[in-house]
Amino acid sequence: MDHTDEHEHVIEVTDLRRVYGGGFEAVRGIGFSVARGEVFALLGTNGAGKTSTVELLEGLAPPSGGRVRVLGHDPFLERSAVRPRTGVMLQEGGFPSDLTVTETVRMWAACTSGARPEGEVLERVGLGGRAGVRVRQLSGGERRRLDLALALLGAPEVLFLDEPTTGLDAEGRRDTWALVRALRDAGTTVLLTTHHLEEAEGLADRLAILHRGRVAASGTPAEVTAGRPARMSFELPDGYFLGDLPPLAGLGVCGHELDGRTVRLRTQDLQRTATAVLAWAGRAGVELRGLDARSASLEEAFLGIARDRAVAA
Ligand SMILES: Nc1ncnc2c1ncn2[C@@H]1O[C@H](COP(=O)(O)OP(=O)(O)OP(=O)(O)O)[C@@H](O)[C@H]1O
Repeated sequence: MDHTDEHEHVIEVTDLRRVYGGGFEAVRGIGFSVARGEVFALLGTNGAGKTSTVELLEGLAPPSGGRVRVLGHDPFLERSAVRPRTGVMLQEGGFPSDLTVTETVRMWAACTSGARPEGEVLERVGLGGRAGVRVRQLSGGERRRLDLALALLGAPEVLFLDEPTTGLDAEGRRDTWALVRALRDAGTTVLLTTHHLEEAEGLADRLAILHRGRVAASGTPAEVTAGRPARMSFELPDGYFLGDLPPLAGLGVCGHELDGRTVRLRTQDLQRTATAVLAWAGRAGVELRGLDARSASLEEAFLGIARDRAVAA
């Protein structure tokens, strides 16, 4: 029986815990949900618990505590109900290296119900021209694409992608993003883990930042970055000192540092800060080399969380 409909959450995680053999608690009571057709990103520093969480969603292990539901089922105890409807791209594919790309896909297709034609899947991931090549001759990025092809083979409703663009060059990354967007637009629900903040910012409808096994922040990228400071940096012109700038405190600046000649400002009011600094440079008739101004980004939120927690620890 299908327990889900269009409006329900396809993935539901409540107070989830994972404790490893030696007693180490890698996931410490996290919760989030993913709606049908959403792209949801799990972000976090190394060792934050992303893979430990995704493995529980994939049904590879039972949780030590809490609850996971995928398409309304327990992915570990009701594996046969969930697995045919999900696609999984692990961090390490581990294919036999002497098979060709096509042979690998065929082998996988034999264990996949309702597999798409192999040529179609290979075209989708940009491996159409590499069908006869042996896996051991593929580049690292091409292997990631093959991993993705296998995950897509059964036309899954839910796709789990563990660091899908690691090892891909800039073009490969963009292609993968376009593919994920196309899958989302066609109604596929995607849960991905990533280290690339830009990837999460550009791709995810919603995200959670994990830190030491807990959810440190979650929501849309705009919600997670709200309230975080913007940044501005430039080189101090020759012969000028920090004290020559207009008074920073009155401009919304909440932090500043001088690194060599480079001034880095963190500000709650980028427009006011930038206007005042540029007006000052105009009056002084100086050029601000290396001028850069950017709004609050996920990177700022991410670094802020790591910083706040380090202070709190
Ligand atoms: N099988 C295991 N036994 C014991 N500890 C483990 C095991 N697997 C992972 N851990 C520990 O659990 C913590 C979380 O690991 P996990 O791989 O889930 O993090 P991650 O967020 O995916 O990190 P990364 O970005 O480095 O892949 C780490 O401290 C890791 O050392």
